[in-house]
Amino acid sequence: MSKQMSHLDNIPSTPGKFKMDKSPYIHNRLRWHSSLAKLTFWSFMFLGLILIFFFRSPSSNPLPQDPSRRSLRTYNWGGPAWEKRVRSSARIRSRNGISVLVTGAAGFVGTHVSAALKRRGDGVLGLDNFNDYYDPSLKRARQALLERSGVFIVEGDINDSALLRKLFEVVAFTHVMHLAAQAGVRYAMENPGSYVHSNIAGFVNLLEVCKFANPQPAIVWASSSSVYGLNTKVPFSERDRTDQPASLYAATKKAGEEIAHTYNHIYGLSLTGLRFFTVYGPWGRPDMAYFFFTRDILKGKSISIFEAANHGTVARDFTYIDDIVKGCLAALDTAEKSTGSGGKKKGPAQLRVFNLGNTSPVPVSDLVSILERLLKVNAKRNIMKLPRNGDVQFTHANISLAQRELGYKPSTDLQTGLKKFVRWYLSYYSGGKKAAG
Ligand SMILES: O=C(O)[C@H]1O[C@H](OP(=O)(O)OP(=O)(O)OC[C@H]2O[C@@H](n3ccc(=O)[nH]c3=O)[C@H](O)[C@@H]2O)[C@H](O)[C@@H](O)[C@H]1O
Repeated sequence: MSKQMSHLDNIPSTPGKFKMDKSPYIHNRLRWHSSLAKLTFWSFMFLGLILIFFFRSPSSNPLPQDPSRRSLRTYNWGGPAWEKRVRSSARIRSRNGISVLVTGAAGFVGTHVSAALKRRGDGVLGLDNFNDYYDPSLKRARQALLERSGVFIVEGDINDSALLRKLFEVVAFTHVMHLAAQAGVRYAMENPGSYVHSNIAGFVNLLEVCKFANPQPAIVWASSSSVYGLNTKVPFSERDRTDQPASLYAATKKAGEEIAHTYNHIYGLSLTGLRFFTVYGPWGRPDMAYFFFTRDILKGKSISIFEAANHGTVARDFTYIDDIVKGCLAALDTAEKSTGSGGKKKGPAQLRVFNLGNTSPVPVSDLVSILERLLKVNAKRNIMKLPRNGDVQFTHANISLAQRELGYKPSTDLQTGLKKFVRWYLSYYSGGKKAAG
């Protein structure tokens, strides 16, 4: 080995400069050749091992926290008892009722929409992957709530075609309320892959299954106010440009709108996108500012309040959950049937986009003042420059289209809505039984 090493040490790094004739080892050429062959062989072996390790190792994934991994977890579904629960949950119990598959049913909006549909006698089946983007125990609590009103949530991922096909085999859903998504504008910098996985790949997968369903369902789905991105003209109207998103989240929602256009155009799927404006309320999302401000104010922790350049106000058109639910139900009720069958379009189908906002933007600092009054605790305010991580300075919805076509008329101001949220928050997390995550 030491001899071979001395040979190797003498191999020039640039083979072209290697003058064989002058080599003092010329008489050892044969031995040298065999060493070189061995070296080449082992080098290839070594390289191969590194490549195998690289492609199989989880840490080699450029998106280390990709929740698609979470959804690769196997879910138990199928079997006669499971099918019976699916059928029973989706059974229509009122005249002219509809049967709706609600994706993201254990989510904030999903839970409220599912409960409202069930209350009026529609058939509702939930689907959710219960991922851990935020505290899954809150999702489980929402699931328990729905369970009590007769809504079964199937555990599974919208990327699972076999599961989706099975659901459509068991139930002829008239509608899909598609709310499963990776939400949050700032988290997109941390985990971009999860947005592509849920908001693009998952949406396409769902549409692929819907296009083959017989009958094809009408689909209503959650887009976002964030598609207006860096627009400065207010209020935001559906006719405005949506080509300058400020976050990957916004870009995936915008992509969703284009994908919806394609599936409507090629396959005759009836598609309605709803641009939600910062939805808040009881059972809300702990990753949203009003929610974690409440938690941190109560804990005496300081909160960061963003402001734009030159002390510019950052404001949101905060929209209360009950108003959003009314908008969702109206969108389902006015959705026309899809026109295709067997994956083929038979005629033009409905394609719509609506703003669902509140039409009165409130500065974030005012939101904090309202919370202080309701919680009877002063916030420790830390004013910060609006970070360049996806946030836009303000949102403001023009809702005249939704008003005209859906009869949408939001009626809850931020003060009233936050009062309801705080009441829920205090009772849900009462006595420190549960820690707000
Ligand atoms: O309408 C939407 O489509 C989106 O609405 C929501 O996004 P946003 O409007 O950004 O809500 P949210 O994070 O609660 O921040 C609220 C305000 O607090 C400010 N904000 C935030 C954090 C902080 O630490 N400080 C702060 O001032 C912040 O600058 C902002 O002005 C949903 O999360 C998103 O999933 C999507 O549905």
